[in-house]
Amino acid sequence: MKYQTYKIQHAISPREFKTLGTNELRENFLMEDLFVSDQINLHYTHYDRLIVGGCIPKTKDLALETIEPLKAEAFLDRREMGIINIGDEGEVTVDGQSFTLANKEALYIGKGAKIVVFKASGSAGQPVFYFNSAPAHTNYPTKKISEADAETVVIGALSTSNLRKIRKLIVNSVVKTCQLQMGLTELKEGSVWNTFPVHVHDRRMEVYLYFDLPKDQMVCHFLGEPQETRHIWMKNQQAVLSPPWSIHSGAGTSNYSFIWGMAGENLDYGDMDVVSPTDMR
Ligand SMILES: O=C[C@H](O)[C@@H](O)CC(=O)C(=O)O
Ligand SMILES: [Zn+2]
Repeated sequence: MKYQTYKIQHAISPREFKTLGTNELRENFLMEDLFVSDQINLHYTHYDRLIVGGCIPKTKDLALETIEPLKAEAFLDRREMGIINIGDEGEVTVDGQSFTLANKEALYIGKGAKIVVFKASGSAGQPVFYFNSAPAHTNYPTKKISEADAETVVIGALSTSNLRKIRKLIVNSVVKTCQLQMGLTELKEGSVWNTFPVHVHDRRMEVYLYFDLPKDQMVCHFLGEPQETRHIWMKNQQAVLSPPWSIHSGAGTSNYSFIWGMAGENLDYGDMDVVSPTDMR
C-alpha cells in the first residue's frame, strides 16, 4: 500500500539497554516521523504487540490496510484500537458508520471491524489522528469518548512543576476494552514534569506521544530502569516506547500535552510501582 508504511520495533532487554548510545536509543524507542500528510505510518512493536500509528488525511481518505506481519485479512480481525485526534475536528468511519472527533476526543474500535477510514479534511481544518492497537480476545462495541465521558483527575502542584490534568479516555470505567488503555495528560502553564514521581508497571508496556509543544521547545524524556536511566530529546508530535521495566517521564522546556497508551496484563490504571525521587539514578 503506497500510502501506508510500517516498521518493526524489537523488544530490548534491560541488559542490552545499558549499552546503547544516543543513536541506538533513538532508533529503538523514538518514533520521529509518525505524522506525514496523506500517509499512515505504523510501528509494530514487540512490546505486547502494540501497534503505534499516525496519519494526516489531507487530500484523500486513508483506509487502514492490513499489514503483512498480522497475517490477517483485516487489520482489526484480532485487534482492538484507540484513536485520539490531536488536530482540528475530523471524521473516521468504521464499517460505514461515521464518527466526528473534535480535538482531543477519542474513538474505541472493537475487534472485528473490517474497514476503518480516516476521512480527508477537504477545505476544513486539518485533523491529525494518533492511534494505538493491541491484540484483543473479544469484540467490544465501538464507542466515541468525549471529554465529558472521560474520567478526569488533577494531580501534582505548581510548586513542584508537575501540575497536570489527566483525562482517562479509554479505561475500563469509561469503555469496555480488552487490554488497551489510553488517555491524555495536559500540563498547566509553568509545569514541565510529567509522571513525576516516576513509576514502572512491569505488567504493562506504555507509549507516550508528546504534542501541543510550542515551536522550538523540546521535551527531555527519561527512560530505563529507575536506577539506570537515560534520556531522549523529543520534538512536538513524536512518540516514544516504554518497555514494561522502564520509567516514562519527561521534563519540557515549556508546558505541553501527551497521550499515553498501554497494553499488557491488567486494566487497573492505578497499578503502578512508584519510585521515590531520591532513589533515582
Ligand atoms: O501509567 C500511567 C501513565 O504513565 C500516565 O497516565 C501517567 C500520566 O499521565 C501522568 O502522571 O502525567
Ligand atoms: Zn505508566
